Amino acid sequence: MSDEGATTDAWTERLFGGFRKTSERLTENLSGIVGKTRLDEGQLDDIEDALIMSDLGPRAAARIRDRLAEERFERDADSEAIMEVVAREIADILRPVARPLDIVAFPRPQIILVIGVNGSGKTTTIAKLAHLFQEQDYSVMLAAGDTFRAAAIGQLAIWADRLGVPIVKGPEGGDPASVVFDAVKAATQQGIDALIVDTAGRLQNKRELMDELAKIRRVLGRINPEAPHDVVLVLDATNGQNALSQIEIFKEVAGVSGLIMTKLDGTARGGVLVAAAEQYGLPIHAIGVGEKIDDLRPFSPDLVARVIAGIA
Ligand SMILES: Nc1nc2c(ncn2[C@@H]2O[C@H](COP(=O)(O)OP(=O)(O)OP(=O)(O)O)[C@@H](O)[C@H]2O)c(=O)[nH]1
Repeated sequence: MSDEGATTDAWTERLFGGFRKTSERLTENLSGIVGKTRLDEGQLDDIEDALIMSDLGPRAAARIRDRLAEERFERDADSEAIMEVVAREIADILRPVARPLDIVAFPRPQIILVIGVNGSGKTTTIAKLAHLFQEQDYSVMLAAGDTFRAAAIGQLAIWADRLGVPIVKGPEGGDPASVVFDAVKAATQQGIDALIVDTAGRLQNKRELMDELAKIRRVLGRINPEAPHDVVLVLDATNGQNALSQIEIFKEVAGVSGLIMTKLDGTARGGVLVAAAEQYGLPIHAIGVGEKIDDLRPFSPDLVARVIAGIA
């Protein structure tokens, strides 16, 4: 999975469109800072503040500050020259975590639990992931493990229908672990490559959610000790710093093996992607920059860094 190939231009355009508000905010926050060949302490402080105000988080901001402090600019340090350095450091932060979700499980299926609060874009992200796998010629099955709400089951079923992939679901209020058990059995019988499991996202009742996810894990573990192969947390970038606290909570409740960040379009808070990368170091499998089915993809850290910094 990569963002290269025939769709690169369209995707790059969407990335730039999606991150526009973020890069504008960053540029705005950094405007007016013009230094000599070396930035002084006051200017470095201002830049650090600007980066924090742009949601990059204190750790990434400090790291970028350090890099800028070491930098000897050839000419005076205008915002463009500063942004080049910012982009380089952001790329260094994103590079170790930008990791596509590869289908490698043997025996199949690879079982991917998708977790996250309601409204984070979980259901559509599952559909987009399924689409991404289909593009790579993998067979996909969905499991409607969020049995708490009939609407969640219905919505997932509509996506399954549109994508032409099988779905296993149970009754509203049914036992999610039993849905997952049935799904694994069906996926194994049908030789499915990737089984994507939707789960409930009720953070209001942490205990219940924890028990529910633990039970799903237990059932899966009995069928295949390696399962679930992935526990992917879906985060809504528009939640800014709240998205980061969700990582803390879900790490504790469910164990998280990787992240997908959605709704990076139309928000000025895209810097939170960098904050998440620096603070947690969890793989970031893909990013979402729109509502269309192919608006979710793995990303090139260098390109996204330049997009965030607003450098064409
Ligand atoms: N702009 C934008 N909208 C998105 C993105 N991803 C999802 N959405 C939209 O966000 C809304 C919520 O998405 P859902 O997939 O229904 O979210 P959910 O977490 O499953 O929420 P529940 O179904 O309520 O549990 C939908 O209108 C999606 O189209 C994205 O990357 N960008």
